[in-house]
Amino acid sequence: MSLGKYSTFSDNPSSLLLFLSDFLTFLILSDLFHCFYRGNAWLIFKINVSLADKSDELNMKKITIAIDGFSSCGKSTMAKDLAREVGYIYIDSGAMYRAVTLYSIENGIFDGDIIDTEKLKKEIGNIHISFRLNKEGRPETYLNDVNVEDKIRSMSVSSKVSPISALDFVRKEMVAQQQSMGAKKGIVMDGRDIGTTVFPNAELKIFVTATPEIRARRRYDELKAKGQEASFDEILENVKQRDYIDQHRDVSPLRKADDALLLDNTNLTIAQQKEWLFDQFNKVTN
Ligand SMILES: Nc1ncnc2c1ncn2[C@@H]1O[C@H](COP(=O)(O)OP(=O)(O)O)[C@@H](O)[C@H]1O
Ligand SMILES: Nc1ccn([C@@H]2O[C@H](COP(=O)(O)OP(=O)(O)O)[C@@H](O)[C@H]2O)c(=O)n1
Repeated sequence: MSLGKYSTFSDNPSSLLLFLSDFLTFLILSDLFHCFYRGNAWLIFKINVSLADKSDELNMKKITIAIDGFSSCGKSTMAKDLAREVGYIYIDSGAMYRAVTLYSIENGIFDGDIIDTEKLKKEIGNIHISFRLNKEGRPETYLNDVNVEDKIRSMSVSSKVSPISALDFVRKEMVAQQQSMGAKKGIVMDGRDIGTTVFPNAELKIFVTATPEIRARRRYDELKAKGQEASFDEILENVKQRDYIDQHRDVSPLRKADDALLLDNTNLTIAQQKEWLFDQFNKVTN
């Protein structure tokens, strides 16, 4: 049988490799087409996987990076910067818990502050969260194919996300998805339990903190810059309340992993903390 440029595999073993590499390219292209066509993309994931392949070509050792810490201290800012520059996948695990919370608010799972856990348990399988890159190349969160990036950052979601995140079945579902996203390493994930539960074997673990007042100020400035209504006192109260619930819940409470490096960035600029993180990355990978 003639296989054209592949000849026969037994005649020429390298033709088998050629065939397999062409087949893989076909699978990747058809997968990307499928993503666009279905509007159901894990696009950021896919694009970063190919970037991560670039680091393979450069013979860099691919690691897992876990960045945990208190609310609003700059975890995602530093995680995104690092991921972009080293060609790693970036996943904002908090966005996933926020998306579940938004779903719960919009689907009658809350009665005031009371959560209908039985209803949420039944519906958790209907909650599909994905990330796609926007025109500027920044990842945005999609809930069941709808862009919810702005909605999930609102105070109404912030005020309900910690009780939702304390539910064991919600965490089980999110952690399973996060672990599968990081199965090939080459990932930076930020959150509350990444170094302790999601990736306990991560090669680089960072735990970030800053004073509550500085964190609230940063969040306040961010919301104001976006033109959103914000009250400094309300944000400060929310930051403190979430820290408390996140640290005291039964399942995977927020705590520094024993092998995590502590970064207090109260008095650091964004540029300084970025430089510090790059130094840590270089120490582990070189
Ligand atoms: N060192 C810093 N100094 C001042 N502002 C910062 C610093 N790090 C982050 N920020 C700003 O603080 C806000 C919260 O940062 P973000 O990365 O979203 O925090 P987290 O992911 O920990 O919630 C953002 O507006 C970000 O630009
Ligand atoms: N890995 C994670 C990430 C977030 N969360 C929860 O989700 C909330 C929102 O996370 P976030 O990272 O968006 O919060 P900010 O630090 O950005 O304010 C947190 O307050 C936690 O209750 C969690 O429980 N586990």
